[in-house]
Amino acid sequence: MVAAVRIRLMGMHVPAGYAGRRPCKGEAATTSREARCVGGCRGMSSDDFIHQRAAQSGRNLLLQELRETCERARLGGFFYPVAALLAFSAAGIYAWRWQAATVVGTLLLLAGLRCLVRPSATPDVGEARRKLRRLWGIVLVTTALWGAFGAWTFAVLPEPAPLVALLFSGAFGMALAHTMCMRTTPSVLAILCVMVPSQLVLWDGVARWVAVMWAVYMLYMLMVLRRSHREYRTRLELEEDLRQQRDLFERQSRVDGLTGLANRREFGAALVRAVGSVAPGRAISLLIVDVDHFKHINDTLGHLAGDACLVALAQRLRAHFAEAGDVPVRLGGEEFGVVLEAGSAKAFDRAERFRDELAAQPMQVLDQAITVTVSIGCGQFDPARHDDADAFYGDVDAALYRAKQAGRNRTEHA
Ligand SMILES: Nc1nc2c(ncn2[C@@H]2O[C@H](COP(=O)(O)OP(=O)(O)OP(=O)(O)O)[C@@H](O)[C@H]2O)c(=O)[nH]1
Repeated sequence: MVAAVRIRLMGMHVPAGYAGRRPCKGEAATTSREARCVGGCRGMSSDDFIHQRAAQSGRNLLLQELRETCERARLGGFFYPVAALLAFSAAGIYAWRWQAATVVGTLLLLAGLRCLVRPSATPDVGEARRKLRRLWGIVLVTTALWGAFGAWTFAVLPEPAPLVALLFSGAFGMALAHTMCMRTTPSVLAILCVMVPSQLVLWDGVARWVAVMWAVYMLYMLMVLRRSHREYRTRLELEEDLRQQRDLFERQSRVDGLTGLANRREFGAALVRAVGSVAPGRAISLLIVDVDHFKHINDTLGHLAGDACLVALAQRLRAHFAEAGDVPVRLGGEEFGVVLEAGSAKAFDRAERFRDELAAQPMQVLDQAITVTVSIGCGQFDPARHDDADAFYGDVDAALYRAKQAGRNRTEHA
């Protein structure tokens, strides 16, 4: 039987609902911890994000199941040696001291083994499955040993030890149905291990009606298990849905919905952080990039084309400003910003290359190729001139204004 149990357990899999969880109703996108930072926002489209989050969802559910299984199995394991000790005490512990030491010692060892199975700090799916299999294996060995012990008490120990063991079997079966309901197959097997051996002994002896009553009680346990399992899964999925909703709201508050770049709110925080990190040998620059005559694009090609143009421009920005420390954002409308870890000369050079390439390579917007130019304000944060991030921003914005005034499609120094 143990072999059969093991074979079944080795086939334990992440249920379909776990492996690739459906996104919640009306859910567009949510974010992982890593994607919450500006750097995470800069490179991920909403579609990528949805897929990443759906894959993560299955992992989250499995890890939560592992945590809860460890917690519940750990506590339950110690009741078995205590129950065996009580049964031996009822029979006269001194007379049965060697048997008691063997049974109680083995059950204690198994309870200790349960405590050793713990989720690591960053478990992966493979590790979580392995640990779940190990834990359920220990639970099944414990319940099989208890079942055998319960039957043995009828044959060997004097009353009331068999009665004590029998009552504990009922309590263990019900506890399994209620608390170890995370997986149905191993839990059903554990209940059978605890209950069936005593039933067979009772049936074989004179207490057939007690055996029948016991069988009915066991059926009731299995029904309880089914309900507990359903409730457990519902709760788990509900919690995951809530997590996804929370992540979605958090992402929406940080990411621009159209382009997937960080939004103005996130930009403000990133700029304050960057300005605060300026130190000797570490320069911070800012580019403000504004599309030239964007209204004309909207008016001639329509708003949809205007939107597509903004999305394409955001992609170009992402691709161009992809060095460590670069933070491209959409400030709003047709205005973008880039925070760079660079001095003004390098920032100016990179801005000019971006502007030149954009003007030279038409963008594909809704089946048409259009040439878009931008004006750019560029400046380096200088603590002597800029009191704070706002003053710095105002300075660079003024440079952008001068670029527009000077005829557009150019970069101006702050
Ligand atoms: N399609 C689209 N248009 C937008 C969006 N946000 C703002 N706009 C439009 O962008 C246009 C900006 O026009 P202006 O501020 O006059 O700027 P401009 O036409 O680019 O002119 P200059 O900046 O002076 O070169 C307005 O027509 C806005 O309606 C958006 O998300 N999508």
